[in-house]
Amino acid sequence: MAEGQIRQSLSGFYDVMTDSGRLVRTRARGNFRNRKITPLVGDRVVIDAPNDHEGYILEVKPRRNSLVRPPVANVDQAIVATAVRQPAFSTNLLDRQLLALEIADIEPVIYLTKTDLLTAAEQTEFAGIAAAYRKIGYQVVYTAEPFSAVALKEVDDLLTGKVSVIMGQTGAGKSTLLNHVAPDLKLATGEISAALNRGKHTTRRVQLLAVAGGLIADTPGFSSYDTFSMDARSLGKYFREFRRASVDCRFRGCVHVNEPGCAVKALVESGDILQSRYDNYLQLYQTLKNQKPNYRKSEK
Ligand SMILES: Nc1nc2c(ncn2[C@@H]2O[C@H](COP(=O)(O)OP(=O)(O)OP(=O)(O)O)[C@@H](O)[C@H]2O)c(=O)[nH]1
Ligand SMILES: [Zn+2]
Repeated sequence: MAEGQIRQSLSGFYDVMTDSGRLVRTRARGNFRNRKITPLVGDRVVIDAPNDHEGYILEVKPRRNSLVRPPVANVDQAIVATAVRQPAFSTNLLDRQLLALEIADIEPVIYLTKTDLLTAAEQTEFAGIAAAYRKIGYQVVYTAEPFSAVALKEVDDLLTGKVSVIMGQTGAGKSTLLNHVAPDLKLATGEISAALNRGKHTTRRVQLLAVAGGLIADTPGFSSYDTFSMDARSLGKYFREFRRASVDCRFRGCVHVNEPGCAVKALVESGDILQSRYDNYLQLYQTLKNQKPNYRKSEK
């Protein structure tokens, strides 16, 4: 018996890196499969491993969190690649990605890409946006020169010692960034999604790659198409600055829409909360309110 971490899943096989540094190809044992737990890349597991080619997973340790796209467990952070241009920057898309990560309980890191396409005036504008999101409580990586030594060192430091996933809409620059961090990967820029993310019926391989002293999933996460299903009244707790402010709302359970004495609205008016965050919140709130209850995908 040995303990380790699943590093790759492919066609029912799970490659486990044991704590003593052996890479063992395993399968989930029959009686284990009946328990309806599907092992995920990133899972801590106990395996029976007579040799490196035919091990069995005996137990999956409890997960800290997990994502559906990519199917990875125990993620420390998600790098949200967000283009400032091409495709155009959208706070709406960014806020929805942050929301998805807040729900999954995974720490987001906002990574602004293609900053070399900005004029000096636009750079000042985006520095302001970066500062505003930092104030909310998010780490934001914003460098004027995308792949300079300084920028790449910052990415390296970000990845060291952590399990990361990268997400962001198509064309945001995910593969380009990964290729700079780990030139050995040679991911096809502009093709990674087509090859790995979108094939519905192909066998999907998911891998955690050792990069910069950390691990990063080779399959990008969701982009803009995911929908959320939850009680609209819960939405505010996933907007960090709203959650902090709401202790000062006059009514408990204030949803920050029409209530008098709402501390969130007061902070929007004073400019302490971004108007765009509030607008995106209202739009999501209305969408959730109009949604038919979906009991299959309930809020966790
Ligand atoms: N000017 C500029 N172009 C960039 C930068 N990063 C990426 N690009 C370009 O943007 C295009 C898309 O980059 P990709 O890395 O393929 O984007 P992706 O997020 O992996 O896209 P998908 O695979 O479709 O999900 C490519 O033509 C890149 O060369 C950057 O920092 N500056
Ligand atoms: Zn309120």
